[in-house]
Amino acid sequence: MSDQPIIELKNIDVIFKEPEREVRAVDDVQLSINKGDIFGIVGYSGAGKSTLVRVINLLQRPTNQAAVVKVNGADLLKLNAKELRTKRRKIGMIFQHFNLMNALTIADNVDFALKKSGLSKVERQQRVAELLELVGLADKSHDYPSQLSGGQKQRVGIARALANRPDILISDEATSALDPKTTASILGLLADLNRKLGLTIVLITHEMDAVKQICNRVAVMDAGKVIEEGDLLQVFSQPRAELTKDFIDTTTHIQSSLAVVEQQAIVQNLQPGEVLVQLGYVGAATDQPLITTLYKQFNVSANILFGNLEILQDTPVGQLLVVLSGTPKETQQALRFMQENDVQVTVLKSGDKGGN
Ligand SMILES: Nc1ncnc2c1ncn2[C@@H]1O[C@H](COP(=O)(O)OP(=O)(O)OP(=O)(O)O)[C@@H](O)[C@H]1O
Repeated sequence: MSDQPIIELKNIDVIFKEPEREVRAVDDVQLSINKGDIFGIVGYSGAGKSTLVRVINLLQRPTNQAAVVKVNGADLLKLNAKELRTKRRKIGMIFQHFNLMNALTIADNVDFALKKSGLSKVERQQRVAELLELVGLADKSHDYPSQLSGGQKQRVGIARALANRPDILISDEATSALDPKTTASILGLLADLNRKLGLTIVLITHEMDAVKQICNRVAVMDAGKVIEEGDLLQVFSQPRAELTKDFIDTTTHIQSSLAVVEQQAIVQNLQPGEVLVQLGYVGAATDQPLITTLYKQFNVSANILFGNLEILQDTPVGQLLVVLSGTPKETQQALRFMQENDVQVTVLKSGDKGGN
């Protein structure tokens, strides 16, 4: 990661004109991705993610005049066809359905990407062997795609995408057809390549789980627009848009658990001095010391009804649904104490007269 942008998209519109209607697939998008980022772009089907990333290598041209597409400092829209071909080679792509050639061996599938590389036959063989080693398939070079599992096929896709030593790898739903364990191993490989090669990765997905596992930045797309963008930790711990909250809930289950928690007798019968709160914290604070402190310092007990703890970018991020019990005064003091100590506190229901 660095502060140096490697991809800069400005004022990007893509409008598809069909006989009956116009589809605004990308709508005034601004996006800056830094060298070494693993940048997640998350959104539901049809949000415009694929169209937007195809703009990065101009497989899809923006349809407006004001658009700027800069990669590694070069304004791609100003290049001629030959210059653009050279630049494109430095942007690798992997796909959901692998796009391998079934009649070719694994080695030949990877070699295919080196056809225009200018390397000799021997150099190409060496490079293919190196690439297959890198993705953990050194022993499969003579196999055919049909002999491989989905995860292995995607590893071939990754080897092929890296053949020309790209600076950027675009992953378009590359793990969407894989089971969770294989997904985790492919994401692990991508994170490894990011570290080892300094590769910038743009990861398109509809799965927040995938973003959570490896991305350091994330953008959320809806109806062609980027509706939220930021550091993973920030977006995860303080999402603004409702859609972002929905995506995060697919992995934390906090909002969806709330309905069940609210049915519990303790929540239904809150007494004065009792509150149902949602607590969120990032970093140093962890649930145990927090809850012990509430008791020791304020005589307020905490009953955890649901919790989710993640380690994101080596940082603990917690969300808890808790009933706090004390006298009304003690409970208020405990709430204030937590707010002063960077815990996000949302009172969801109160047993006090006039409370929620
Ligand atoms: N070549 C095209 N012609 C017309 N409409 C298109 C074309 N490509 C995409 N679209 C439309 O543009 C919108 C965005 O599609 P896009 O594939 O970029 O979304 P996405 O977020 O990547 O979704 P998915 O994961 O389903 O591909 C959709 O409404 C889609 O139907």
